[in-house]
Amino acid sequence: LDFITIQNEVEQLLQYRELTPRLEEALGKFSRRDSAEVIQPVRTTVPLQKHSGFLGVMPTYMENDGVLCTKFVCFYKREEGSTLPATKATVMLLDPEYGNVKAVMDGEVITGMRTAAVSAISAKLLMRPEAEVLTILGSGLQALSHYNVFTEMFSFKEIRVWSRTRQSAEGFCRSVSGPVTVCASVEEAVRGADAIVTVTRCTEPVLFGQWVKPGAHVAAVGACRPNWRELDDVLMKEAVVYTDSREGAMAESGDIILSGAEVFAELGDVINGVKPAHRDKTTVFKSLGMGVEDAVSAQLVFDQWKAKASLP
Ligand SMILES: NC(=O)C1=CN([C@@H]2O[C@H](COP(=O)(O)OP(=O)(O)OC[C@H]3O[C@@H](n4cnc5c(N)ncnc54)[C@H](O)[C@@H]3O)[C@@H](O)[C@H]2O)C=CC1
Ligand SMILES: O=C([O-])C1=[NH+]CCC1
Repeated sequence: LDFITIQNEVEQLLQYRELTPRLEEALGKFSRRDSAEVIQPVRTTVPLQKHSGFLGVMPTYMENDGVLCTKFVCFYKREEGSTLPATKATVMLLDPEYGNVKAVMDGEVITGMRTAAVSAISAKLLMRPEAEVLTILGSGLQALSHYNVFTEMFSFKEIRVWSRTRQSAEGFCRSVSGPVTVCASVEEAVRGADAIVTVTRCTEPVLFGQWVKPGAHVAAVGACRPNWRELDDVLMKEAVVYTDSREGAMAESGDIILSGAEVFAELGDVINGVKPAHRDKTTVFKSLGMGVEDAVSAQLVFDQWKAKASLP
């Protein structure tokens, strides 16, 4: 087997049931900073000024697992009302011994699913167990993948969505399998919510601490540039802040850098039992996205593809 391209099949091959435990294990490995387990530098970002975007290159090597992977992801600050996607990604698996490419995969489903699954892991660790109300801010690709995994893993009594236009929020409701309440404002959507997922492309704060219920858990997924924001200073300073990678957060998260908030722990530290999960307090998980998440996802797709094709 030399080189394969897996495009539309990714959706059929990747299931949260198998993916989520692998991601949890990978987050723990990353936070141990053992180079035999994971080598993953902060992503290299090249500005695409003419197109208001960035190319992110995200290499990862997992020596013990024999996984070498890189993702190329372009992400854009789109014009108001643009229907073009915010991100476009390709994932490449390589053979660590010979350096040849083993597989090239479409990165859209991988990025959608692994990001949502990591947010769900943050909720599993940091959200109050009696949580009843989930709010999703944004109605794009990540909103959908977050809806899918959060409803698979938890039983919320109410799910709310807010988007910039009522039309896009209603479109989101039609695309999902269960009831969702469309809210006219962010404040209406988040008041009283136990879990809040922010998956917008905004570059200024959209979620304000004064509206957030004490003890709520926020998974903040957008705003992945050092001068972009989704959350305000009040929320960042009042909450206990967790992230995927400290180095990534200090290089890329406007919400952390510009608010001056302290990062309490990585999710992997909680998984490894070296830092506590403050479920009783308001918590923010600031997600930037990591190469190791793409690497384990791509390896899972590859293994499933080989099993389906009955290859050794
Ligand atoms: N942390 C991570 O690992 C990852 C983060 N992302 C980020 O997540 C965010 C969402 O990604 P997708 O769902 O793929 O994008 P998308 O383009 O499919 O959806 C974006 C949503 O944000 C809304 N939006 C756009 N501009 C806005 C504004 N100024 N204020 C409020 N809402 C606005 C849109 O109406 C849409 O509902 C993006 O910021 C993207 O860069 C994406 C992939 C991975
Ligand atoms: O990890 C990822 O793929 C991304 N993070 C921000 C935009 C894309």
